[in-house]
Amino acid sequence: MTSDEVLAEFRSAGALLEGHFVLSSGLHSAVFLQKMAIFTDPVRTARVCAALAERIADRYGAVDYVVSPAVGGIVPGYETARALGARAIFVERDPGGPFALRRGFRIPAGARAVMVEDIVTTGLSSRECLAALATEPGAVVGAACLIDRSGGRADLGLPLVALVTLDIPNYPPDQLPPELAAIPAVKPGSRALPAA
Ligand SMILES: O=P(O)(O)OC[C@H]1O[C@H](OP(=O)(O)OP(=O)(O)O)[C@H](O)[C@@H]1O
Ligand SMILES: O=C(O)c1cc(=O)[nH]c(=O)[nH]1
Ligand SMILES: [Mg+2]
Repeated sequence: MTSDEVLAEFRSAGALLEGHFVLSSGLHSAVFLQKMAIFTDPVRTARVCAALAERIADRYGAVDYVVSPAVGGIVPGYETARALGARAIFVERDPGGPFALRRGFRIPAGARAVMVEDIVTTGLSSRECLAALATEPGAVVGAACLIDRSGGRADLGLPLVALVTLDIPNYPPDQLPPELAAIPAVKPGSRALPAA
């Protein structure tokens, strides 16, 4: 699947939103990729995740586990794992706390795992997910995401494979361009941020 074909999936699902958004990192943006508009359609999700699985297999070889950060990573992690013939597990947090593997999830010794994110903006959530896996006996060999909106600049400390790389501007809250400052902001994600 080419970048244009993946973006066409996002567009036709209504997942490319314009407005004023507060992102997980606390940065603001005029663009939001509402991945849930993709993930509510299992057929579309399977198409996109099969393409991601192909990239993962090409880059990292055989994979036993896909690990994803909740909430947004759970559905693409599961579907990508299915395409790879791997197990799907996820990290989650108590509100405001760090990510952790719960529910008996483990990466056993000898297993090869890949972290699958939905969207990478600053890479913060991916790094927090990887930190939660650092003491697992198995190896996390790389990372992957559907869309890297950092222009390829997010540093996860591991290789990152993206189906699409975009370079979308983000702004600290005190440096908003006037056209953004004029619109009330919404925060779609699940990370708890301090009240503005
Ligand atoms: O690269 P980053 O700057 O961390 O931004 C990307 C993260 O933001 C979103 O998650 P969010 O915390 O908004 O919650 P969600 O997964 O519940 O949507 C998205 O799912 C990524 O995990
Ligand atoms: O950075 C984020 O929080 C983020 C950006 C985006 O486009 N989509 C998303 O789900 N999260
Ligand atoms: Mg997320």
